[in-house]
Amino acid sequence: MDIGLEYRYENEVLIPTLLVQIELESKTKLLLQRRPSCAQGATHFQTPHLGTRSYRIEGMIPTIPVRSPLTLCTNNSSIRPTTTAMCTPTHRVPHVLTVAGSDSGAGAGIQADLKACAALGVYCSTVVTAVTAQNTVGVQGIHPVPETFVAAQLRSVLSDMQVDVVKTGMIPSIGMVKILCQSLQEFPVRALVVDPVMVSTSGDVLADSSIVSVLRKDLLPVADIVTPNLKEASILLGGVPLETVAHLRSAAKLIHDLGPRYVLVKGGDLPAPFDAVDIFFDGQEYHELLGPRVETRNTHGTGCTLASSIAAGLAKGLSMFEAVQVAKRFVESALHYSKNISIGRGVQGPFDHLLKLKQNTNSFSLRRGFDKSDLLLYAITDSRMNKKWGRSMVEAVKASIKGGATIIQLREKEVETGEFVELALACKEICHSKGVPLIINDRVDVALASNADGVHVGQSDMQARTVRALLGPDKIIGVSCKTEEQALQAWNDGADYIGCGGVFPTSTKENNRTIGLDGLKAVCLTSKLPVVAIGGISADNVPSVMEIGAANLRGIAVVSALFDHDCIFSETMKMYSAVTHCRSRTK
Ligand SMILES: Nc1ncnc2c1ncn2[C@@H]1O[C@H](COP(=O)(O)OP(=O)(O)OP(=O)(O)O)[C@@H](O)[C@H]1O
Ligand SMILES: Cc1ncc(CO)c(N)n1
Ligand SMILES: [Mg+2]
Repeated sequence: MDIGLEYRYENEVLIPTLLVQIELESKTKLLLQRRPSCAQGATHFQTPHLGTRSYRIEGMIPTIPVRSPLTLCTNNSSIRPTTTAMCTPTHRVPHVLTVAGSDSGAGAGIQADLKACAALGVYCSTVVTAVTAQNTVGVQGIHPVPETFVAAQLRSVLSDMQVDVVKTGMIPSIGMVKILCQSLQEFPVRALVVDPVMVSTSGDVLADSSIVSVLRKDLLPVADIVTPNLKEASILLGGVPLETVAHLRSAAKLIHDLGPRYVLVKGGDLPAPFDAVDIFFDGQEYHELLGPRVETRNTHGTGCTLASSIAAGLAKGLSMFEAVQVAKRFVESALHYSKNISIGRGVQGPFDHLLKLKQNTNSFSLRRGFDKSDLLLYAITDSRMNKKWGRSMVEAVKASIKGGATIIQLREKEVETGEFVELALACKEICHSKGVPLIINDRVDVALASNADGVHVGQSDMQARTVRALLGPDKIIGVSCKTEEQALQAWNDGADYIGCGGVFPTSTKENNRTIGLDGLKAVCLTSKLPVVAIGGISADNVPSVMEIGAANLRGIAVVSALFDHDCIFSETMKMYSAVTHCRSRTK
């Protein structure tokens, strides 16, 4: 028997549908219930047919939460009894279709929409209306796509892909507006966001003024929201000058009279020192959306981004006002993050929707992927030992790198989060100046905030699969494992290496079960990942560890052997020479 859930929207309400496939030998009554059984979640239904059938039971199970076990049983004891299945729905993803122009500089248009939706967790499909030659200086050329081919793209996407919300940007011809309206009649969607792109902030004209009448007559009346900038609002209203917030308000009212359900007049192009103020009008009330004006040249594409972010919010099920507020906050955060990035030589640069680009402009960043030979001498810091020997963390890290440590793990159990981040930044600077990776123990947030090279997690910490999702593909992830099963799990979760131990008893980690050399060897021989051995390792016992006969044992991890000494530098050197000696013999 199979049980599954499918969802669809009806009048903005999520309707779950239970899909059951079951083999029945006689007509019978089925009882479907949540486990542990609970009267509320129980649903009775009569099966009208015999044999293997699929049933769709609609709208009867709103109380059954996603991923809860479902039990299906019958009232007829002659029939094979109860079956339990996990109720795992396939995930239908919120979906925005953007109908807009391509910007070769990728700051605005289709490219901005794709990035905004990706950043907000919404799928974005694209119908390209025009290809523009465009950069940070301005628009050098416009090449409209033939109208019949815009129609073909619309049909391809709308007939197949369960679009929730359509967002429009640049539509360069009257015919295209008409085609769009027809397509929306044939394939209705939950909401239509119209960004009436006509003039960009750079002053370039992106649609002929002849389309104003068809926008007013055909598109605005079917729009859920329309989002003109200052110049576009002015054009829609026949050229009235708009220069103050009071003007924005009256423009919002006049545009609302043209038929859209909501209007957002954007004030991004108001002159400084105005705050970034936009006027939202729902037909009755005005809301002044106020945000700080970010001092930056990188504002190209803010309008497209705002509109596609509103569409993304609607696709996720937000109300219009919520969607607008979240979208505005998103644009503001992205502008703020990107205010100093430098792309192009013109006056208006693009910004960074995914808040990632600056990571690669940091001159300290390691810029190379994980190299398993980095595991050779893995130094794990300990602030109590630093205190005992009267030195700072930075001094300890410096000395261990000088002595030959090939990777550093910052392990902090006592400091507050702010201090931990500061410490990580300071250590990263030292590590990266010597080409040594810095791993943070346990704390994904600290690794993200300091842009360290990776995170090491234990069995009771965050699952490595989740860490990978949060940190992305290019960070290093290590997992502590004692058993072959744990090592296999780490591999499946996308880890880069495992730390295996405690090999010998140690005072650094009390109550830690030791696995001995045999345990280490067993894990190494089954692990597909490189292994670093940990726990009670000293210069004396390094040979017994490194010579167990496992090629993927790539090094040793140590705490007290380096840091619980007066001279970290000489202890690290000693350790480094012991481990390199063994490594060259076992190669
Ligand atoms: N410097 C800024 N700081 C903060 N918010 C801004 C800034 N510039 C624009 N915004 C905001 O970005 C959104 C888009 O506004 P804008 O008026 O620039 O649209 P637009 O002219 O259509 O954009 P573009 O043509 O560059 O794509 C608005 O919410 C606006 O308030
Ligand atoms: C393609 C395209 N659409 C919209 C805008 C408005 O910023 C632009 N500059 N380029
Ligand atoms: Mg603008």
